[in-house]
Amino acid sequence: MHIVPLRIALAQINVTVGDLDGNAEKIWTAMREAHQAGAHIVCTPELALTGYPPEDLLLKPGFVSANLRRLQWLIERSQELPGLTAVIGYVDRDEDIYNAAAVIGDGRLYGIYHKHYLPNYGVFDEYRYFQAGRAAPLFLINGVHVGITICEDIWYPTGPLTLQAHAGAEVIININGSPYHAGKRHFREQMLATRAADNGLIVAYLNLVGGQDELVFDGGSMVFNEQGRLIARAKQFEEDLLVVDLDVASVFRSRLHDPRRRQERLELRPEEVPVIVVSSEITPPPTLDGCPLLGTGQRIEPALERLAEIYAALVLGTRDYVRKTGFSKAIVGLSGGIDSSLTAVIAADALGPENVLGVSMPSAYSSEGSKTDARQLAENLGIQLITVPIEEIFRTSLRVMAPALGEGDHGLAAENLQARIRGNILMTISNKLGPIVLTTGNKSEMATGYSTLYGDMAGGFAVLKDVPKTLVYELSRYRNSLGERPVIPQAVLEKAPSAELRPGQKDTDSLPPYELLDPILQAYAEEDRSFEEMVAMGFDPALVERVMQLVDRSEYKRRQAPPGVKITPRAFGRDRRLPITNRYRDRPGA
Ligand SMILES: Nc1ncnc2c1ncn2[C@@H]1O[C@H](COP(=O)(O)OP(=O)(O)OC[C@H]2O[C@@H]([n+]3cccc(C(=O)O)c3)[C@H](O)[C@@H]2O)[C@@H](O)[C@H]1O
Ligand SMILES: Nc1ncnc2c1ncn2[C@@H]1O[C@H](COP(=O)(O)OP(=O)(O)OP(=O)(O)O)[C@@H](O)[C@H]1O
Ligand SMILES: NC(=O)CC[C@H](N)C(=O)O
Repeated sequence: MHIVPLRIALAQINVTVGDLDGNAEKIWTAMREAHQAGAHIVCTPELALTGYPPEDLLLKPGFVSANLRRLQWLIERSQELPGLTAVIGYVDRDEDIYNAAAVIGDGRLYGIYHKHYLPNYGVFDEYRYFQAGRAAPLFLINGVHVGITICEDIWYPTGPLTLQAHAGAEVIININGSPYHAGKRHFREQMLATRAADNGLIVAYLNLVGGQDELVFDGGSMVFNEQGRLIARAKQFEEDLLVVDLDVASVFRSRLHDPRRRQERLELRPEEVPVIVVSSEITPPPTLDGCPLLGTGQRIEPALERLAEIYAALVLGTRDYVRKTGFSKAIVGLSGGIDSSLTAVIAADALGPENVLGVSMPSAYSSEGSKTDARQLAENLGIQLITVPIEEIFRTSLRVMAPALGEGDHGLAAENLQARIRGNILMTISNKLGPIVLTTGNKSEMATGYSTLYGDMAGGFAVLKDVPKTLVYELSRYRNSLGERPVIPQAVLEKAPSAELRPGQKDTDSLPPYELLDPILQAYAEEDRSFEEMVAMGFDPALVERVMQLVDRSEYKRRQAPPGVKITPRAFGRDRRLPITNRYRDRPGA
């Protein structure tokens, strides 16, 4: 009879792909803190030891061996933490490799779980690397039957969790590397609550936190009781150690009241779910009095609302890309427009204003407002601003190239030359002073090709690459609402978007208004809707055709763009893989 709670610690840590020593140290620190908090079990995220996703590092046998050596180190050190069982995400190996979780403690490796369901869609490529697991063992820990699963496993209603539940699991630990996109938290919560209630067990869901190239892992680890009720939630977008006392007695009681699983249990083949005994003896957890973790222990952290969540994802994704690739500072071309303003604000929030350098590069076509607004923004943010006028370089470049370009108006070539001069200036400052260049193009521009190759596309990281222009405005207003006074000048929010590459130029000269454009882009580039469907949705057929053409034509440009933070279900990165050389056109009668 279980009357003693099981204390579990969910170590929501920010590890770095390939930093095997750093990750092992971080896991070890989490193990020590969990032990100090009196936890019976501490869990770490999916592939915590290697970082997630390790991609083609997994094709290097030396990398796999090095990860196994770090696991061995953790097993040996676990002797120093008696009574604590740790679940460690790592890469296992026999004649193949597996996305695995080791269950370790008291200097021993008790058992291993291999991920069953390998995601191979969207941004995931796990069939490229891993063999799927088959066994679904249960671990008896402190007298409680605990099943381990890894990320995708729990998204299937009939996955290994069902086997473990039928075999008597009272608690399921699901360790994750689940990337963020707006709206996903709600979907996860519904799915996890359903799994917990349908199987009559406690689900402890631990997610990774941190940025990795284009992905952001949002943390927000959660625990659901056997009724499907949320009983604990960790912070989003931050490291956290969530310590939760699980009322396992309540699982047993509810099974007597709701005996559906009895029938299904009869169909179970016991060899499918071996039970590995870690500790059958029940040791009550200590009271948390006097424990430094008391203030940060069991709790339901409030969930962030939509814009706060997206903004936090952009900040974390930018910070981790910049820092984990070895930079400490960033540089942004400030045009006085909304895109470069929001990019600079995100950079300042991510890295600290002292680490962001703004550069104003006025030309003959720059309005007075573009200069004063850039200055005002820099002042509001507390970032350094330098001015490098481009007029002279522009004129000299055209003069020097005259033999090649000929006489007259050079049109678009001259417009793009200005963007390229600016790109060159930023990259030269980056070479000399070391900051990474943040590009400012938004998703609407990326989709339509409204940006200059080797011009405003030149840089290391594209902060707004997955943020449609209409959302750029929403996020700017949201960020302005946070402080005592707005950081982005009102004039920036109100002026008509313009590339200022020729006199009086407006974005709407080349593109439909963003309020019309963005929903069509979502339907076409994110949802792959057909021409007919979009017309049936009420969009103007001529406009739909034009937008489709712009998107189709600019695939080559996107392929050369820097990476940026994914915040939608379908970003222009690993999520969307279209051929560049491609004659298919989805048009009426195609
Ligand atoms: N399939 C393909 N594969 C590889 N390369 C390909 C290609 N097709 C063209 N190209 C190359 O790409 C070049 C055309 O691309 P690119 O040089 O970028 O120039 P392009 O796309 O022609 O022009 C840039 C557009 O972006 C607008 N813009 C620029 C800067 C900032 C903003 C803003 O508001 O943020 C807007 C600008 O007003 C203009 O409409 C061609 O000359 C050719 O060299
Ligand atoms: N005068 C300028 N000074 C500094 N940087 C500039 C200037 N003009 C353009 N840039 C850089 O080139 C990027 C492309 O800007 P552009 O003005 O062409 O259109 P945009 O996409 O509407 O951006 P924004 O809203 O920031 O103006 C800018 O975001 C900025 O980083
Ligand atoms: N790492 C994984 O298995 C992730 C897949 C999962 N469906 C998610 O995005 O949450």
